[in-house]
Amino acid sequence: MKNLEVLEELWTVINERAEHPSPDSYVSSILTHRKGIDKPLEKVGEEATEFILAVKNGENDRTIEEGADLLFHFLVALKAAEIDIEDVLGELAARRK
Ligand SMILES: N=c1c2ncn([C@@H]3O[C@H](COP(=O)(O)OP(=O)(O)OP(=O)(O)O)[C@@H](O)[C@H]3O)c2ncn1[C@@H]1O[C@H](COP(=O)(O)O)[C@@H](O)[C@H]1O
Repeated sequence: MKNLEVLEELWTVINERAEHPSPDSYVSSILTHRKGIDKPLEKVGEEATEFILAVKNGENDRTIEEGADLLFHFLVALKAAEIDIEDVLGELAARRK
């Protein structure tokens, strides 16, 4: 899977934004939002719903876009919850049969 490394790059950027918030950064705006953890969780809920609707409507291009949004906001929410992606991947690895 040649694009898998983008997840690692994205996780690195999200961590950098958490450590050094910037006013121009969308990730920072989510991580420092006045609603706290509710903001990233709200985004995961929104994007999950949009993803479901795109699949149900048979809209392949939109499914790809919404899938990307969902993965992105999942990673941001994981960071906001102070969980390392490595632990989630470790859990998946442990489930391999
Ligand atoms: N993958 C993304 C990504 N996907 C979507 N978005 C941003 O999400 C915003 C639009 O989202 P929505 O329409 O769902 O949001 P909204 O309803 O307008 O407002 P909110 O609910 O988010 O407040 C736009 O500003 C997009 O730029 C993203 N912003 C950043 N990334 C990645 O995160 C990296 C760091 O980004 P910055 O933190 O902005 O530097 C980038 O290099 C990208 O790799």
